Amino acid sequence: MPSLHNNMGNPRNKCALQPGHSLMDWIRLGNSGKDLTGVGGRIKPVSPSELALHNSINDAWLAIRGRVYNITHYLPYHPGGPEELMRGAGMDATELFDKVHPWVNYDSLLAKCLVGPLSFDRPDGDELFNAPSRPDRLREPSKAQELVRKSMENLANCITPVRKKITAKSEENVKGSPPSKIMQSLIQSSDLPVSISRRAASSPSKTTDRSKGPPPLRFDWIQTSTKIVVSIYTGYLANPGGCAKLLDGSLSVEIATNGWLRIFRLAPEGNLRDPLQLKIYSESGKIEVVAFKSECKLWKGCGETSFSEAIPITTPMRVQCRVMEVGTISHDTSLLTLAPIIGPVLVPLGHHVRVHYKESDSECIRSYTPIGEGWDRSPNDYSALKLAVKRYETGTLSPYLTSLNLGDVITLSGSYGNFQLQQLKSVKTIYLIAAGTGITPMLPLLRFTLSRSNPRCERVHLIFFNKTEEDILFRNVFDEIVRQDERLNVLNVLSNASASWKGLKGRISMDILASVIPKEAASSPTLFACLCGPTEFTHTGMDLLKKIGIKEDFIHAFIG
Ligand code: HEM
Repeated sequence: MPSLHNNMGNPRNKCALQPGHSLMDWIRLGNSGKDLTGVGGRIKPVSPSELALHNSINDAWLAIRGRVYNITHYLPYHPGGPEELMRGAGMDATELFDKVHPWVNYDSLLAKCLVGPLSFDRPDGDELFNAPSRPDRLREPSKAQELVRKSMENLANCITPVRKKITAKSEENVKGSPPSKIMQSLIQSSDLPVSISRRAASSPSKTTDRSKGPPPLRFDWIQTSTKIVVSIYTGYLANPGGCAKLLDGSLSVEIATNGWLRIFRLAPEGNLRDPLQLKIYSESGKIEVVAFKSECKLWKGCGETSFSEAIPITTPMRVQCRVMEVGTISHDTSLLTLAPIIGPVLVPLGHHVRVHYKESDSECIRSYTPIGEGWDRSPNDYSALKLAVKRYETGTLSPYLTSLNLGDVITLSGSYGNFQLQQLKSVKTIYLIAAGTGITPMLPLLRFTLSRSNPRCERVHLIFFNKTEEDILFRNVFDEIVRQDERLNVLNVLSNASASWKGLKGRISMDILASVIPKEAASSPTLFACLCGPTEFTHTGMDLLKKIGIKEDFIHAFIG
């Protein structure tokens, strides 16, 4: 059969699917218990050479963003036709996939077809995976299975895999267009809750001075019968901040990028209810707002939408937050989980907030960097701000913060900081150098760097200075990441180590830094270093890094 692509001269031609091969049929097949992985469902790393072997119509695998999927069973269900899908067989098809339809929710669609991670630098990945010296890897399937479970949950919720690229620009408020044919047939044939994909285009209405204003924002939305998800695209590494709230029944999303504020408003077709969820995809700059419907029902459209003019931000916002949890991270450090009362708040990566505390007539203010997700045991809640607070017995604020009770309310302002995510645009090796609670801005950065796909980060070095072993915050989480991802290298250095400590001892010094930063690589534009800790530590670190040969533009010092 000739390729649709070549035949029509159009890379985006949809193909008529055979009866019994609708999206809903595919979901049913996925839920039928049939093994769609072809390898018994056991997650295993796949080397590029192994991937290349699976390139025939009866045995086809492809990789997207580092995950290998068996697409054999999906071929007849692919709306673009099997031949088109086969163009990606046996290879890393990320680029091809993104060229045609980057909005397609492939990870949900192919959740049951996941073979395992693509192991670039481990041709013998399979051996390593089974190596007796790394027994933890054998337990990993539970993690991978969790991933599969989550993706399938998305499918079960029927979050639509279909999202359209937004190209049109309009000064007008825009309403969604009718559901696509695939979606219409899905709605008619289905007895399950169904979602409709709609797209809308936008640009900021009338920016006062376009030459000075920020680039336009785009958005789209999808729905299930219980919720709508609005995605706002701020741009690659734009590192936005902001908040989402429900105001008189309308959804309002404030988006701060590079000193400009814009407000997205949605007067929804039906009623929405709190709590909202807000999530950021830092690399793409996508902000995702999840809003639950008051009534379980599909809407014809999302409602009326608009973007405000871009206005320069002059004052950081102040928000009241309710204490959700006060947990313990170490013998002297607590983790304060806060929920902003207005609705979820987004702090840009590498930025901090200030906690305000009024005692009699004076106000005490301290800076804290939210640590982001995945550092404590509580489930991911993208709407909470988590602050690591070290208790100083004679301090003013920390004894107060660490003795707060559930439901108490405190005031935060923010965000503050001059860290630009764009600085990391071409970075492949990063040095995160921290002392004590100076680790906090490094945590979200570490997760971000390891999860990046473009360019893929090659190495993250964490050099962590503390007094004693007990002071090393999040040590078990670092150990866990190191077990899963060999790109992370952690070097703990103690200034007051016990006799049993086998690691490095001392304070920040040329010897220690030079042992991990090769002088000949120091001036590479793909290398970057971040520093955070007490002022003296940061200044010393800065001087040493420059002496090693790292240029100032490639060093960022976090100073609260
Ligand atoms: C990497 C090789 C791939 C190529 C060359 C390819 C090509 C195409 C083409 C030409 C279309 C029709 C364009 C349109 O009108 O929308 C299409 C649609 C579609 N493809 Fe693929 N595809 C690939 C991989 C995948 C994968 C891995 C999935 C997900 C499991 C997928 C899911 C879809 C879906 C859901 C549509 C309908 C999209 C829409 O209506 O917006 N494709 N594909």
